[in-house]
Amino acid sequence: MHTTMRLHCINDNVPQQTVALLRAAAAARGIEFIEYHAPAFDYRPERVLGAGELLYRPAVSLAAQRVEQFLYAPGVASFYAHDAAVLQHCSNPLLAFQRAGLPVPRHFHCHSADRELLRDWAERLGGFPLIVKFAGFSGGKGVLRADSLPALFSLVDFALTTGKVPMLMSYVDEAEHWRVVVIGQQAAVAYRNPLDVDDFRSYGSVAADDFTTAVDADMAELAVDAVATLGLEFGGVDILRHASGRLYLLEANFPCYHPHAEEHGGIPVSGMMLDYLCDKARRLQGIAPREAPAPWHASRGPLRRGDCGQRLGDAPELYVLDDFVTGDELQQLRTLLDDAAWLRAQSSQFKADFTGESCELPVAAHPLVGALATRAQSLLGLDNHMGQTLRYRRYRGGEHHPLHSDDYRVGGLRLVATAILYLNDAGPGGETHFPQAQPAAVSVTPRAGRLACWLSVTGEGAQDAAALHESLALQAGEKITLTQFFYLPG
Ligand SMILES: O=C(O)CCC(=O)C(=O)O
Ligand SMILES: [Fe+2]
Repeated sequence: MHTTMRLHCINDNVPQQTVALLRAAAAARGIEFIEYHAPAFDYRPERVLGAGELLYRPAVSLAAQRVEQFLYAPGVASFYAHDAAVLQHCSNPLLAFQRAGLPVPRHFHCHSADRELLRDWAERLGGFPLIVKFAGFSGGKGVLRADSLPALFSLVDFALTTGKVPMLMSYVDEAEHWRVVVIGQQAAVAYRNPLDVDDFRSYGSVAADDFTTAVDADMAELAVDAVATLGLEFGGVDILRHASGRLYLLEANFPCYHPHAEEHGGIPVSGMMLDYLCDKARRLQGIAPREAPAPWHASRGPLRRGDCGQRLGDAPELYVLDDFVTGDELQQLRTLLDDAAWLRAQSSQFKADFTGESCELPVAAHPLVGALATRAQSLLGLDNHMGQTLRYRRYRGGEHHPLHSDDYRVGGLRLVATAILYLNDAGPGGETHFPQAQPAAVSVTPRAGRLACWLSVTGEGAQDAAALHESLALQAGEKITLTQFFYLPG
């Protein structure tokens, strides 16, 4: 009984990236993607889902919650830990955490501007500064800081007059701010959020080094417990680690903006979420767990058959194919990639150093980019479990890429193959050079429309030393490339 799995995704003004990443992860797994626009939902009774369907609501609106509650039925695989949880909404998560014995900062819901009460609470919360927090905002927008009684009095007066009830909270100084993304009973990724200059609030890190899948055990346990306390199996948990090592739980957000770790940390969170839901659907239906996927090297695709263009040498498995794109396509791609403003608008990860300027270009950025990605996947006969972007790179005179292997592991996936498309005739210099190729070193000259592809991992799963490569220094002009890195489970 292996029918196609379907992911039902409830949208209502969700950032486009969230849906794009879920859609791409579903496509990579052969899961059908069904999107609902919550405000226009028709509530026909026959829409209620059957057992084995996958359900996720990335939207936060009330309309979206209602649709989710309507669609849900026992046997549906969602991030709710049990059937009742989908109908429950906890209005005071901090209290729930506290009652569950989890460490939270001292706090108090402030319904009164009574001066004596506020003085008393300021003292109980450890004195100033204090955090004054308003629910319903994100990105630190609802979090204020009061440094004195006059500040607190005036702020609380204003808030209550405008119909907002703040929560007062102790201020944890000298703390690292962390976001931990929990999937199921695992902390899938954590990232440290630096403090903004001259601010007490942190912002989502964009430095790849700040992201880790090896989450500290105490923080992982706290994050998983927080999510479970709310009856959930997915969430973005905010935790402070005080200089003393002590942890404070601030929030567990569901849904949470998961593309952040995917875009900036390269962690395939969408795929991990879908794998979790698929496993859960099987469990709920009593179907045997997913078999471990066949190892990528058992693939019978063209790359494994030696059928991807002209083979260069014996090792690594390296091929070159000219005219991978038509002249028209080349022209279109050049127009897109020469438009610096367009490029910057597509990707938040713009880098510039001695390896040229580069960014992760979403395949959703333009139909032609998506078509190229799919075309390379069929040429190589490989799926890509992290195929949501192509890496754009532009070298200028003097720039190069030092010797390295592309073999790289992240979140249960391994980068096994690379396909690089050259978009112009570059040189002198700029060749992709494989100094340890057998029987002799190989250089691929960048030519407009040429694709070079290779495996970085041997059939036995070892890193292939012959696949070490570099981009030789470009002596003049530019070298423009779009590269797909193929990630497969393993
Ligand atoms: O630009 C090239 O020729 C090689 C680039 C490369 O190796 C990489 O981006 O991993
Ligand atoms: Fe590389």
